[in-house]
Amino acid sequence: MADIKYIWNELVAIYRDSLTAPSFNAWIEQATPISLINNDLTIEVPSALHKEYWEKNLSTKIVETGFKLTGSEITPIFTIKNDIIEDISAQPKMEPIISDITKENSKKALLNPKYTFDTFVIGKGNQMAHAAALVVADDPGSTYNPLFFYGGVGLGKTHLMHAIGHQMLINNPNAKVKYVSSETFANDFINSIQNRTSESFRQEYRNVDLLLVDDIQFFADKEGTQEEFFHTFNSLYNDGRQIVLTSDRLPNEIPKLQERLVSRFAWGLSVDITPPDLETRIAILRKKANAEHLEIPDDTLSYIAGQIDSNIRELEGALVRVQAFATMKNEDITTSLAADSLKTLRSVGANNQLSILSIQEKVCEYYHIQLKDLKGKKRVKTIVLPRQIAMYLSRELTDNSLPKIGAEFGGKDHTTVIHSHEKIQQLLETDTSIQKEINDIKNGLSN
Ligand SMILES: Nc1ncnc2c1ncn2[C@@H]1O[C@H](COP(=O)(O)OP(=O)(O)OP(=O)(O)O)[C@@H](O)[C@H]1O
Repeated sequence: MADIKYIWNELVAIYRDSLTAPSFNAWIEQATPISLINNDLTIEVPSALHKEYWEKNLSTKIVETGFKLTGSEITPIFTIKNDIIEDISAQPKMEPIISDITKENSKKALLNPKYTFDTFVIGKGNQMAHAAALVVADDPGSTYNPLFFYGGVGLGKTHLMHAIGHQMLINNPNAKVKYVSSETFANDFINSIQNRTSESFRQEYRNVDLLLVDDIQFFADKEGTQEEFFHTFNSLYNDGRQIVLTSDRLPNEIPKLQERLVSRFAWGLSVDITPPDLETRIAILRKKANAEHLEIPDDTLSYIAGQIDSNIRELEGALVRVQAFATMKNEDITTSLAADSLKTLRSVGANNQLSILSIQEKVCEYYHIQLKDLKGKKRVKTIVLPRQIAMYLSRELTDNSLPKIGAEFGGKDHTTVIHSHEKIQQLLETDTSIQKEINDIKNGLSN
């Protein structure tokens, strides 16, 4: 009777030798053998994307190796698991060997050297995005084109995007990779018109193997830029070049994004990244602490991870604060020191009461509308909802009276504020996109 453990260990050894470190971490480390019954080997994987990848690319090895080891035909069966990943911290720390030319080209492509697959912690909220990123890095331009990451602030979209760039350069040091924010794309385009350098603009953007454009929600109001991006997209896509995009929301939720762009973005794969669970947050902090050679007890890491739950940038910021506090006091990092340093921070926050204006500005920025419209009388849906949300947040997050809030919204009656507050409260009970939007705005306000 063949032993499942034995077969799996042999397989793992083979995959470890034949796959790159990020691939091994993404596919093999995330899979668990469950049973071997009548030569059916059942393997649990985290998502449909993992299942598809295993079936397409990795299962032949199982059949081959299974036959070698047992003399019978083993059939792999993949099931998708729903529970949380166990022991994330056990992800192996295999450092890829990176050549000088790859490093040089990563720099040229404006990729952040810290944002690699190796430094990325895989957790429940990002494992599908991570797997898709890896597929695209290893096989650009074919499987998921474009690849579209969306999700809240500070959850690792940019990190993954850069990791794709680095990995592609590791696989092919001469690949042309270009990373830009949507603002840079827009500015480059406007400058090219002003300076009559449209041809070199096109050369620069259409001659790449991988184009990474970050935060495309900022294309919202820019008609001309969208037009140009449409042509850039078509040219790259038709040549089989890979495009990766990020945004804080799905393409069809970006206001004023041209329908033809929305439909093109849907040709590939859109994956969301959701806030990390506690285990993932602890694993991220541990990884960061190790990278900085910081001695921090496990219970202290758990404490910090318990304090900040929705934004990894803030989580990293908390660790930096704790570290700075320890240096200032010349003490070791302990849970009580961490609590002290984060408490100081919170009380500073409490004194800095949010103003109605800062809420209004954040809401305008988020929905790409003008402050005068938010405070005005227009009754179109694209303005009314943000106005109601801004009123709701002013009531929830500040101590201002209803008449004062009404006054700050162009002299509206306090009953309008009450009505808006109730309306949004009702929507929040059932409407998940409103829940997300309000969360994102709140996160933006606390940054
Ligand atoms: N899974 C992860 N493992 C390790 N670090 C992470 C992970 N996710 C995010 N980070 C870190 O958190 C910080 C914020 O991530 P990033 O800038 O990629 O977020 P984002 O989703 O692009 O945010 P924004 O919407 O503001 O552009 C970065 O320093 C990044 O390295």
